[in-house]
Amino acid sequence: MSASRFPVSHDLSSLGWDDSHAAALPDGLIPARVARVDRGAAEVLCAAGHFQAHYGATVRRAAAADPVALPCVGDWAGLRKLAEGRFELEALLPRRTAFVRGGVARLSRGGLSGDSKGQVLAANVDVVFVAEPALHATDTADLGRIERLLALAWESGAQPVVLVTKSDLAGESLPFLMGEVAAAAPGVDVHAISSLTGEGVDVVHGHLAGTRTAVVLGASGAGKSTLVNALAGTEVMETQQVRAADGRGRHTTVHRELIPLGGGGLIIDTPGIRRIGLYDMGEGVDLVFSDIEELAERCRFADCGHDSEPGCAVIAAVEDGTLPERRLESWNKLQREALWMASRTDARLRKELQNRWKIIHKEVRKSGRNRP
Ligand SMILES: Nc1nc2c(ncn2[C@@H]2O[C@H](COP(=O)(O)OP(=O)(O)OP(=O)(O)O)[C@@H](O)[C@H]2O)c(=O)[nH]1
Ligand SMILES: [Zn+2]
Repeated sequence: MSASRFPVSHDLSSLGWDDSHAAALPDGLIPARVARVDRGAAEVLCAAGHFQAHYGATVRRAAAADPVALPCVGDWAGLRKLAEGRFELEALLPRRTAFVRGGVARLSRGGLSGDSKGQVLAANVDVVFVAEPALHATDTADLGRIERLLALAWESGAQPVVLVTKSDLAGESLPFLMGEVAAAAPGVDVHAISSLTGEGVDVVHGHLAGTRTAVVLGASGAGKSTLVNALAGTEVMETQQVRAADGRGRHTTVHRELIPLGGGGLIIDTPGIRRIGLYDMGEGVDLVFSDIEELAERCRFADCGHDSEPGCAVIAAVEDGTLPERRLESWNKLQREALWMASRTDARLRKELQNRWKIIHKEVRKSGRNRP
């Protein structure tokens, strides 16, 4: 095995192990956390060190039936040591949270429900940092992007936290901006941070206390790598400046995907998580727009679309200025996207949407014919 940044052995609790994980571990197996996966094998961290473990027959069979059962970074697993000294990954422990791409997975008490065909990008993430720069090129923070990433974060089951990064660039407009961001993220902690001045970095550390595991979501250039380096207290990630300055190669030792941080806690950073867009976030959208959901309870019609229906409490709130119009537009857009994403994986829903389009097209044609 190549040189590793991980120490030779691990205190399991520093990797996030706790009593309820212990209770779920099948007898006779060795507890380990998946740091990275390759085809058919995982790099795992356990009390005895850092190993490669191939998947046992049970894991292979389960994964063939449903890819959600494939081990992924962040998973807790049970290993068996084979006679020849190799390790085999025998069992996955139930996931507390999961980022799933392209499937209709639901977290239930026992872990993920088994009826999905999605791919799990990361498991057992406790905190999702949504990073949005106070200033990005010449634009200020994009509230719509924050809402979109929050929907995804809620959907994973983890706790979202919004970080307005590069706060040093905002100047006097920061308090106003923070107010706007807070209004786009009801029920979510919002912090201004600067990896440059160190402002707010301790608050981020605080969210990781008790060895919690986090992911950082955000657009390219949001400052994710710089933040992870600030949290680790060392250069674990290659940042844009490094990439621009001398191209590839300097930080090639940086390839682990589960990153233990100097001050405690862990970060999961994978290309899949970096590229994650908008998947399966139906319920997540409801949580991001809890203010609209609350207003909607006072609409005259239970199925109000908050468009032009009489007695719509949401429109009324836009009109009296309590709900920003931008937010209603954003809700509309994300609702449509979520429905479309769900329809890609749900044949019945797809059929229903197609039928709806057929009816609309027919009506359009009819009204065209009827025109004098
Ligand atoms: N002024 C200021 N600049 C920052 C701060 N954090 C990051 N930057 C700069 O922003 C640029 C992008 O930072 P990265 O950390 O590489 O951004 P990233 O989100 O990891 O980007 P990708 O790897 O493309 O996803 C770099 O030039 C950083 O030096 C900050 O707190 N303040
Ligand atoms: Zn309404």
